[in-house]
Formats: sequence, C-alpha cells, structure tokens
Amino acid sequence: MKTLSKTALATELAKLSDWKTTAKGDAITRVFTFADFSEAFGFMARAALAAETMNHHPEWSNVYNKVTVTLTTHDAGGLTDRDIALAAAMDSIASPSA
Ligand SMILES: C[C@H](O)[C@H](O)[C@H]1CNC2=NC(N)=NC(=O)C2=N1
Repeated sequence: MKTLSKTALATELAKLSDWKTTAKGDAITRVFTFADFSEAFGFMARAALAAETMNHHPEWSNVYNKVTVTLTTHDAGGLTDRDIALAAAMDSIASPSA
C-alpha cells in the first residue's frame, strides 16, 4: 500500500471537513462535536461498523459530547487512500446532509 504524496494529500484534505495533519505528518485528526453524549456515542457506534466493513480502524477517544479521531495506516507507515475514505465516511455519518 502506497502512502499519499504531499500534493495528493492536500487535494484530498480539501474535500474533507476540518481534518488536519498531525505534527509528524503521518496521520490526520479531527474533533467531532455533538449535542450530547448520546449523539457522540451513536456516531461512534455507526462509525465503528463502517470502519469494520472497511477493515480500517480509527484511534479515537470520547469525552461527553466530543469524539477525537486520529487516522493513519500502520501497515504503510503513513497516510493512504484508506484514511481518506474512512475520514469521508465519518464526515457523512456525523453530518448526513453535508
Ligand atoms: C490485517 C489487517 O488488514 C490490518 O491489520 C489492518 C486493520 N486495520 C487497520 N487500521 C488502520 N488504521 N491501519 C492499519 O494499518 C490497519 N490495518
């Protein structure tokens, strides 16, 4: 699996909502904010099933109404199309109409 070039990554990030590369540049991260814990946990349940279907899994944590997600492809040692695909899936799960 090939990691994305800097330009490919910039192009893909522009299509996502609020995802940023981490300081090391080998992962992307986003904080999702919901109305309350139920909404946050509902998002996590739906995103977990999508992640399992994609066989690509998030590193994440939850505090009340916030879910902090970090995505990277361990197998490739950096960012790949699989991270972009999971980020896009999470964006649409969080904001179905967006
Ligand atoms: C064997 C299996 O396909 C791999 O371990 C998958 C599973 N989920 C994964 N998830 C993430 N985020 N990165 C990976 O490299 C990865 N690898």
